[in-house]
Amino acid sequence: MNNLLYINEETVTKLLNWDSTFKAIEIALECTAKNRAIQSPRTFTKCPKTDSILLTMPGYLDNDAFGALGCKLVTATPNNATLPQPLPTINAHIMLFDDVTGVLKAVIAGTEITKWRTAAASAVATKYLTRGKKLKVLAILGAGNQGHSHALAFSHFFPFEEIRIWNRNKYKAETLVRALNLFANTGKFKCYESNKECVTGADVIVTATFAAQPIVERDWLKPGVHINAIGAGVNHYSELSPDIYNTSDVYVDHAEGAKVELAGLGVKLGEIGGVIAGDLPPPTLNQVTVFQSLGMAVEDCAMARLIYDLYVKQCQKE
Ligand SMILES: NC(=O)C1=CN([C@@H]2O[C@H](COP(=O)(O)OP(=O)(O)OC[C@H]3O[C@@H](n4cnc5c(N)ncnc54)[C@H](O)[C@@H]3O)[C@@H](O)[C@H]2O)C=CC1
Ligand SMILES: O=C([O-])C1=[NH+]CCC1
Repeated sequence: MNNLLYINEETVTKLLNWDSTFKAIEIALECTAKNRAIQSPRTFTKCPKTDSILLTMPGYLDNDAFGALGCKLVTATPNNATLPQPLPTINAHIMLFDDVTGVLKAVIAGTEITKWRTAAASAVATKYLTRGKKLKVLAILGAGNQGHSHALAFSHFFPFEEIRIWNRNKYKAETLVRALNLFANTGKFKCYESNKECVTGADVIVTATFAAQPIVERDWLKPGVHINAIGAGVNHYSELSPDIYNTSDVYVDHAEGAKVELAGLGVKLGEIGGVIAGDLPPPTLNQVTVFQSLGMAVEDCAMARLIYDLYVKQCQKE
């Protein structure tokens, strides 16, 4: 008998909520630092026909509420944004397995999950790395899918008075700002014309682009600013200028993955889960901090378990 479930993007989107996503990701990050997660560095397969890269991300998370055995398959295809009918540049599915029998239980659409879990990881890092700091201004560089999900997550979790958005194509930032202000019935989302002006004076910065050259410089930063650098595909640390890394406390989601993917960075890296678990001290108030997000498999395992459980519960009610 085959009980394999397929949970599509529409259903996933209806089931997602910020508070459960935050909890799932906080646990995934903490379990990673506590050796209750198994995830080898992921593989990258570059498709010679296009600019598409396929990432395979297998993992196992040991946790009662969010534990799961799974594997995300995700492609990054920056050219999709330029198609006559643009498609998302990040497309994903997650395979969820029974962790006793190894049988595949569900294939879960993972594009929305990737948007939400990545923004939640930045929110978790921001919560633990900005304790005691006043958070008034957020600057988001990049008005794509991640820029959007970060704007929603950060306005849900933090009391920012102003949320600035910059995009290299200004029209995209303007459109996003208009939609966000309408959605939240507010005027706190603001469009910025230059990346320098956008980050100047900000308390928290998010970079969510494919920029292969720095879009944030060290001397633009306020003392004590926290940066979530989440973008740039395979060039994971190209959005920030090198002297930002050299003069900041830098944290990652997954130290083993960072050994491979951030090999060229040459700075000491802490794991954010260590701060969550209380094994690493939080930064001092004037210290600039960077959360260099790679994205990790057990975040997707935790999210697959969350969505699977919610879906099964919903089906039992109907
Ligand atoms: N750390 C993580 O877990 C994850 C990271 N990502 C990364 O986040 C980044 C953004 O992803 P999405 O928002 O889904 O993509 P998207 O295509 O929806 O948005 C990307 C934005 O970056 C801008 N952009 C592209 N090239 C640029 C450049 N050279 N300079 C400045 N801006 C540029 C585009 O105008 C667009 O608004 C990508 O690098 C992606 O690989 C995506 C998912 C998870
Ligand atoms: O973790 C993830 O899903 C990704 N990281 C970079 C591109 C997609």
